[in-house]
Amino acid sequence: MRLTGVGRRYGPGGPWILRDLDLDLPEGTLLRVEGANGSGKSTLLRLLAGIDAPSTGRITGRPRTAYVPERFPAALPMTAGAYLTHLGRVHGLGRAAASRGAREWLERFGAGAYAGTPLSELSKGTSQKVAVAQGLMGTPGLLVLDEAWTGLDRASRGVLDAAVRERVAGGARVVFVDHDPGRLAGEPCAVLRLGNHSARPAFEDTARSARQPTMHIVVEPPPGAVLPAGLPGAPEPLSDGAIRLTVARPRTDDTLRTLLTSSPPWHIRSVTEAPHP
Ligand SMILES: Nc1ncnc2c1ncn2[C@@H]1O[C@H](COP(=O)(O)OP(=O)(O)OP(=O)(O)O)[C@@H](O)[C@H]1O
Repeated sequence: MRLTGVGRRYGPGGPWILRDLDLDLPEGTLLRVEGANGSGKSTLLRLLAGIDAPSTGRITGRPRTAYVPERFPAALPMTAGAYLTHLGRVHGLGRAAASRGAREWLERFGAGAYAGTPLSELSKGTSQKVAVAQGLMGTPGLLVLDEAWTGLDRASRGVLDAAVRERVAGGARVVFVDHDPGRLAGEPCAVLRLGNHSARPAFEDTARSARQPTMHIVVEPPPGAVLPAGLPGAPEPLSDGAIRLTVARPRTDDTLRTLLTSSPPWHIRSVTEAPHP
């Protein structure tokens, strides 16, 4: 996977948050992204996960991607176990393996008792365990972790550390942001330090004109199919078995083409502009 000349700014007149970024992410890379508040760490992670697109430059060779965002959208009307099973299917597991994986990850995180609990009723800590577990279902080639350790108890942080080591040893790329400088110390880890941008307009000033629209694509999987590799991250299962992808508008056509030309083709139920966050 490679980033070539990647830049992102929110709107034509907005300041560059990232600029001229060239980055190679060969298999087995562990990359820590550092930088002051507002330096663009989450922006970069969203670009890597494919839920936002660069204003300039290209990202090529993205493998199947899992993304643990800073904030977990816990509003889906399903239980923790059903949610993880759905995501396991999305990430390429068969039905039995997905349901076994869901159970095993919840147990490893000490949350086995919550498999039958609706997502909306989980405590903050347990929600975070589910958010992390969804990124670990299946074996994505790129795992993007935005402060994924925050809110986990000590034992669960250790479980995530071990999972990251295992994935990297298995050839996956893992890119993470974490406030603890000692996170994954001892691992061979590349570090990308993002620069400080001063005199940047406040978020509210730029957000109105600047937001790059994102689209919701709702697709219905053909029986037994898994999402084609390389699609943007953050697929969300809906309660009726369909899957919602959130993609930056410039990536919509590519994503639809990939889905429609895969064999068997996926049924596209709807393509709509995502509501502004
Ligand atoms: N959707 C958006 N619209 C406009 N500006 C945005 C948007 N998202 C981020 N920004 C701007 O980009 C800057 C970088 O934000 P980002 O969240 O990527 O930084 P960060 O390094 O992850 O910060 P933190 O450490 O505080 O989480 C912010 O200061 C904000 O001004």
